[in-house]
Amino acid sequence: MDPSDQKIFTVIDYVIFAVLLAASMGIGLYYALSGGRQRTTQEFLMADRSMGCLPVSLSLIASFQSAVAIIGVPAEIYTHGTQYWFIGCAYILGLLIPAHIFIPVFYRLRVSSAYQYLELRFSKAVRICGTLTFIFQMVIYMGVCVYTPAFALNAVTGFELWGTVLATGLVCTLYTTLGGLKAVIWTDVFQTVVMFAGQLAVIVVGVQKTGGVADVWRKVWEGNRISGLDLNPDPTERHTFWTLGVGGVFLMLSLYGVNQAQVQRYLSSRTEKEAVRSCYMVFPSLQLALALSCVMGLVMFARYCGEDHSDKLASSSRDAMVIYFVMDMLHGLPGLPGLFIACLFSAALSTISSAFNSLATVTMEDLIKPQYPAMTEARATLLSKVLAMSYGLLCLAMAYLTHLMGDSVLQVALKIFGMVGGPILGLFCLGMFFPWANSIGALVGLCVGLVVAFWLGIGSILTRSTRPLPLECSANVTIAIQTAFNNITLSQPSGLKRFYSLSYMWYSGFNCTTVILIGLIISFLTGPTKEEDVMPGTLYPLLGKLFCFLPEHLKKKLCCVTPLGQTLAAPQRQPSQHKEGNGLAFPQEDRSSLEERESFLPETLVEYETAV
Ligand SMILES: CC(C)(CO)[C@@H](O)C(=O)NCCC(=O)O
Ligand code: NA
Repeated sequence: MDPSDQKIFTVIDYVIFAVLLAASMGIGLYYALSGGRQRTTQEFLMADRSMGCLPVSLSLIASFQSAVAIIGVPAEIYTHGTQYWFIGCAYILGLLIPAHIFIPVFYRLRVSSAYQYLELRFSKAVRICGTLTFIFQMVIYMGVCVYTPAFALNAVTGFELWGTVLATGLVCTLYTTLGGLKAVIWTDVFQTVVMFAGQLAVIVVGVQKTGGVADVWRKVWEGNRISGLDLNPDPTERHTFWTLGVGGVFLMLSLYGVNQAQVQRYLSSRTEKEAVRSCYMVFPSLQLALALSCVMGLVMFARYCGEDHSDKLASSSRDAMVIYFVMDMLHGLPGLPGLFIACLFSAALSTISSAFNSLATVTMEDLIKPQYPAMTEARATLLSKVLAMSYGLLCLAMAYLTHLMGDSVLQVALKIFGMVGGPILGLFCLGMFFPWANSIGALVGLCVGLVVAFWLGIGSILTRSTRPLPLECSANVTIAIQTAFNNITLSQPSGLKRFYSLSYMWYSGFNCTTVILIGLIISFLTGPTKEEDVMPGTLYPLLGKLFCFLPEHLKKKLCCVTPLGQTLAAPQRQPSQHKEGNGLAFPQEDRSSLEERESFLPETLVEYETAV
């Protein structure tokens, strides 16, 4: 049977897929009707700060593990070999640093949005710019997430592509809007399990049909798909140990350290310790997710040994070929195609719901509440729901954009993380690690960082070797732009071309560094902030720890940051003393709940210290 045959999807498969959607809706309804019934923003957006570490950790991996990774990683391994697997090395520092630097700072400040930190450390303007950048990042990323599984389902069942996009968006919007963060986290748990099950099914059946583990291994070995450690230091090399293992750390930091979707989960934990533990628990699950998708790529290679099957598909992309492979393996096994489609949609839904909820949170906490401090709780909650809904509709529009890009979905997603997430990471690092940074420096740094990021990103798209785009109309436009662009760049020194060919895995690190450097230069030009003027608890003595070998007086001069513990525990250092210093009036302006205000009292801070 030809796998593109529509009959591959039997009644059982439809039932399995429907159960996934129904269960997700059910969880949403359950949290809409139980507990506090989502009547406060504390519950809707923060899950009452009552979550345990197991659901939080599963929800943390679900946030950025979407159908993009499930389809994109096997396609990458199939085409280029196992080099990408070395990104697993980046998970070590990429999770240890958030657990021990970012989580303590955010948790002890009791913020409800990561961007609130930016106001505490810098100013309101920096907070708003950070928030807008984040919204931009998540909205375009959501486009890729919604598009990918719909594209897969279309390839397998011939389901109307845009109908599926619409249905996904609606189901997700509904349970997110009904059940709030509790529903989002518990559906994530359920969906993560379905995701692993679907991948495992494909691998087990695939290995069996290709002739067993030994045969698969022989074929991938002979086909040169097992890559050794590539230590080539060239930063333009797409995937090497350095781009993946070191550049990947910055990517992980921008996702697991400062991205609101994750920060919100850390903050919804019962205690700081639980938050740190859940971050640790992400490590094995993320390695498992990576291993499953890499092995799937290898089995796929063993099956086809590099043959091109694009003639049997509507699309020539490797991403489409992964779907072809899965259906080739699973047809004739009723239930399994349905399980795999459920796996793709689980991965996508869990990501989109996190994005909706985090977008609703930042819009509410960072853009609306500060403007309308007198808004009633009922109003605010209703508005949060309307916001979650509107972002849902916006992401449908973004799906169309991905449709036009025609790049590999994995590369598109990782580029978005690097181009927009990198500068945001830089902004937070500038604030936490460099006491001298001031608000003007942060603003200019962020803007320059974004401009350079887009210059680099767009430059790389326009100068890469021409690839056919899926739509003729857009291809014409692109070719026209490209010719114009080549005319310009040809007369430029080859240095610029080299700049454009920087590996996309370095985007996060490079853009983060730009923001820090520009931010520091501008801060020193406009008058660096003194440490005493910075709100206590917003700094982390990174430089002091890095230069711990220096004598005490030199260290003080160079790093001028009191260690985190001392800053937080010192009773004489109250935030109120520092208000004029950086124009902050956090507790009043933010209309935060009483307990949040109390957390700024020194006794509470001492308590936190001793608890850890
Ligand atoms: C975020 C990483 C890099 C962590 O391994 C991985 O999950 C990934 O490649 N994600 C791609 C984006 C996505 O799956 O939506
Ligand atoms: Na996901």
